Amino acid sequence: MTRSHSDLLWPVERLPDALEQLAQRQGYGRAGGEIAPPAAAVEPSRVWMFALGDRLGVELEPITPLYHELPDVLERAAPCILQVRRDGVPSYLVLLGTRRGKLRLLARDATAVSVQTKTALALLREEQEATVAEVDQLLGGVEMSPRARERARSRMLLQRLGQAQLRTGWIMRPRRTASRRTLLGDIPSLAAGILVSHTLLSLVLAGSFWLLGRAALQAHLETGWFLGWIAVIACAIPLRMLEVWWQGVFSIRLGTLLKQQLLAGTLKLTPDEVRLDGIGRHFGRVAEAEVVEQLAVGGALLAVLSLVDLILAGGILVLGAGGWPQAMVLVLWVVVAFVLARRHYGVQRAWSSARVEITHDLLERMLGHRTRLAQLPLERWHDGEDIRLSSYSEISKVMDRRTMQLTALLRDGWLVLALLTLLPAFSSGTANPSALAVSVGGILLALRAFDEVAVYFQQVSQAAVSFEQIRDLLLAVGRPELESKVPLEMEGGKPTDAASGTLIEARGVTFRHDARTRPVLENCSFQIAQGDRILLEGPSGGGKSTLVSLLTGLRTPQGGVMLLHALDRATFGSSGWRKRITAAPQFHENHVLSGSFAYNLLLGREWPTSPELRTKAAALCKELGLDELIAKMPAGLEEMIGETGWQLSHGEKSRLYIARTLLQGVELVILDESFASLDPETMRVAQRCVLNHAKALVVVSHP
Ligand SMILES: Nc1ncnc2c1ncn2[C@@H]1O[C@H](COP(=O)(O)OP(=O)(O)OP(=O)(O)O)[C@@H](O)[C@H]1O
Repeated sequence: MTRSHSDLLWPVERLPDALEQLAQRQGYGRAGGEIAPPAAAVEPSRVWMFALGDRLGVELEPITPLYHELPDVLERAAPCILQVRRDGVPSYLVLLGTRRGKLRLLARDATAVSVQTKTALALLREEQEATVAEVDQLLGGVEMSPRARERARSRMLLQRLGQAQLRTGWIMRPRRTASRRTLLGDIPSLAAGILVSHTLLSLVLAGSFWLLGRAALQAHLETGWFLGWIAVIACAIPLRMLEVWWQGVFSIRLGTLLKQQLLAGTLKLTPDEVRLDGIGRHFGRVAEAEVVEQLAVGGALLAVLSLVDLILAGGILVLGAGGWPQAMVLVLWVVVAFVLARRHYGVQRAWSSARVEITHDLLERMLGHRTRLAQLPLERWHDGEDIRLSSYSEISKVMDRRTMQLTALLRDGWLVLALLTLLPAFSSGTANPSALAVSVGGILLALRAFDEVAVYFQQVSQAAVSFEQIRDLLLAVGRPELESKVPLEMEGGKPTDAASGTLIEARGVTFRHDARTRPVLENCSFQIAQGDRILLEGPSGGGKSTLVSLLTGLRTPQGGVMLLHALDRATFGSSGWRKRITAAPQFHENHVLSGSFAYNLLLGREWPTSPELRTKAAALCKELGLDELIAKMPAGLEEMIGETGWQLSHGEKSRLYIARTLLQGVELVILDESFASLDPETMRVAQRCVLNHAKALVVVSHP
């Protein structure tokens, strides 16, 4: 059925409806209820789109494809919406996926429609292509076939517009807290496919052993038999290719999922949790994630496949000359394999936690290296290293022993046992050659499986141990996140009548750190009005930074209430609160990330950023007196800074942190001792800039 373009293009006013239907079709989100459309038929703001994603229970990620990337985007980005501009009015194509070389779009009457890729390409590129009308004029004057004209046109357009940016679209993903079924997607069916193809492959191979063995034992090698044997082997080739392909896809999908969940879990940890863990131990745990990914993804599946082989081998042995007794020996040997694997797992646990501790120790030493050089006598630089290394080496030796038992004993032990149990049937001369051939096939299949099992069991045990290290991170994903209850149309603006002028109201706020017996803040009440400029002074350890973390929502008061525009944090949601209040942490808690200067400035805003924001960032840097530094850098705002790049001075970093905070465009800016490292003149300049730009300001400083 052909559909007109207007059937396929969703107008802005129906965007909530389109995204809700898309989410439900994918099984991602929930019904959003009555969601008001954007106020006008213009492209909705990013804040509004993110908030809409929150309401629907999905993640929305903006994409701005280049002209030449569009075919790839259409192929891979679904589910997504892509923007078409006609006469300056935006509307959207809703992409469900691809099927048999065609795109599946959600039409405005909520039906799925198949459309040629070139139709969608033409719609999405229409606006850009209209800017180079001379291409069509040029080709109009040349005689050529319609096909050649089309080819020439697309080549010329690609050359002219290849790097042009198209309009912003949005990719939809399930939330990290979605049900396991949704997150796993097609992973279980891939695993089932691999199991089926592997079982078939093993049966084909067992069949080929049987054919060959029988012919050999009967000394009866006819051409027919031989051709039959080749045909059976040939069947194995496509099955093996299919299995390997599916295994690759399975590993990529599962590995990606694991990484996404880990990142989501890590981001849900509170700063205190990460601090208590220690940076080195935390890093060690994250490094274990890599082990889980590599080993569990490969090893677990292959171990299951080897067990399938062992079950098949058992069945074959029952039919062979050794019969049930030989199958029982196989069962016994499988039990031995599990016992050895369990023992290996025990020692692996001890070895892995020793490894995490040693990583922790190493990182602590690296971080404190300069202090140690300056403060510790030379002979004490390596205190304790030998003891730690020798206990690590002891446990490594035990593990090597257990690994040897697992690899050598299992395989060769099985071969000896299996041949011994076959001996009576063989020596009595009563067994027929077919039965003997079947037994040999079963024994060889089990031999191959034991060979592999020894390796895969080690991998699985290592992965299980590593998994214990990251379990907390994965469990953290499920922690409930406060979701915004502010009406969607008010997202990005002030949610209540701001006539009262009160921005923050704290009443009886109390907070005690976990490790402390007395609260650091007790019954604390204050107000911050819009436009206020407040200096917060107090003695060291008095609780200023703790108060800042409560204001920014990093910590939650244990008593009293903290309101923003007369609403609490539960109403704004965690991210809604953070979007309205930002702090520059103390210097030692802040960080320059390895990336460009511009990236560091606009951290927290959308990236890649808009030209307007970039201009704003450059102007702010000028006001803060950073323009001289940027002029010195060969790549200007694009200069790479951070650990491996241009090293900023203390004062330059401080001003970068101030600019980064101001560029968030929030309602309340908090600067925690941000001026401490500036000389008097630079400090005056920076203060003037901050006073000019912050809508409301709290500066924390020592008296
Ligand atoms: N995670 C924590 N666990 C236990 N105690 C903590 C924790 N964080 C801070 N404290 C303690 O709480 C008190 C207040 O700390 P805070 O950092 O808020 O003080 P401050 O006023 O900002 O100090 P300074 O001016 O020295 O930066 C201090 O005594 C500090 O040791």
